[in-house]
Amino acid sequence: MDSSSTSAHPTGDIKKKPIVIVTIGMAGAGKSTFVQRINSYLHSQDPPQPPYILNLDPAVANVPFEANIDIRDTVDYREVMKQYNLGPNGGILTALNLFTTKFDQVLELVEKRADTVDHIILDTPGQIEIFTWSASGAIITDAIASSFPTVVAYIIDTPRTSAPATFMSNMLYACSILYKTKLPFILVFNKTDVQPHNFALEWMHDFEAFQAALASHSGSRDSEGEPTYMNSLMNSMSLVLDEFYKHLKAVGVSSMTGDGIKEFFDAVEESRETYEKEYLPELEHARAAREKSLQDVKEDSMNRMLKDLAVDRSKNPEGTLNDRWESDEENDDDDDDLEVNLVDRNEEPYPGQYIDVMRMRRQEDEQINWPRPG
Ligand SMILES: Nc1nc2c(ncn2[C@@H]2O[C@H](COP(=O)(O)OP(=O)(O)OP(=O)(O)O)[C@@H](O)[C@H]2O)c(=O)[nH]1
Repeated sequence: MDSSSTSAHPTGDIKKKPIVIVTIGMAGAGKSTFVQRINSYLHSQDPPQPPYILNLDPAVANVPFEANIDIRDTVDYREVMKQYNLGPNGGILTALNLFTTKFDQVLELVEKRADTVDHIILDTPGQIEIFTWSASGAIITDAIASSFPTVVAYIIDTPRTSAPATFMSNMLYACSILYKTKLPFILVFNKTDVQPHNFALEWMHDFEAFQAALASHSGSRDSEGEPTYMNSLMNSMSLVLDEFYKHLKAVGVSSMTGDGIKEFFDAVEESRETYEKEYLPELEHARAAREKSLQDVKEDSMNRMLKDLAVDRSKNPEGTLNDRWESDEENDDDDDDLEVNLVDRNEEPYPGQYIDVMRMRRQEDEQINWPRPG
């Protein structure tokens, strides 16, 4: 798959590939409202830039936007619950797994539209862990990110994240997703109409301000006035996060009022560059490493097989005299069109007969033409 960020347009122009925005966030953070807001923002551009939207939440009752591909058209998670005798979360996870088995077809549909759209948006299941900690979530993210520039938009419920401990847990969660996907990452502080996100930016940029907020928070000292182990843990964690913040962009938005959406799209465009400079080389490096390890396994198997053959031969030196292929000159006729086909045993005169080709030895009177190595 070609993952470079541009493609030749039928008109001969070079068109930027559409960028994929994967929205992830805790239940109730406002993912669906956010997707609807960015959808309406793109529609309101001049000229309009309608995005291509995929809804991957099988359990959502109503989506405020019309998805181009909706998991609910493919799998009915309630039916899955009944058939597999599962609870709601198991049902959602299994529905996502089933959908993932068809994701190559989804990708084909998306690729067909790549010339006509600039943005592809994925809305993920409400239960964050179903997407972020499942094999299917990883497969979907990897598949899409190896075809298109991709960015993760991590939606945060700002008013619910204003306590230092909750803020830190949320950031650690975001950190774990960044670690897993390695994709360009935008922290989207949502609901800024209820609470502005300045406190979060301050904590991210000023490590001491965050430690001060932690210290002033109740529960940070025990009865003797000493810092609790939790407080020490959080102080150490905040040092770890300091490094993590360097790899992130953060924007504040209100999906209700539309505030900050333009800044969000600026961050998306900047992420395209990060994808090309950091993610793509990493992806290509991983591909090359996979191919190399496959090649190593092949070579290793071949070496082991040759060693086995050498042992067999040393045990039976007389047999070795017969243990060679006929020379090319002798067998020119049947050599060129030699094909190794799978055999339907029912058509053989002696069905069930087993031939160990690794140990076979031709007998003088044998009429069988053994396949020769190609
Ligand atoms: N005030 C305010 N409320 C918001 C904003 N964005 C979302 N909400 C509200 O937050 C609640 C949750 O929003 P959803 O969009 O359903 O959140 P979600 O993350 O998709 O939730 P799940 O369906 O659980 O995944 C709703 O009541 C929204 O109206 C915002 O920017 N400001």
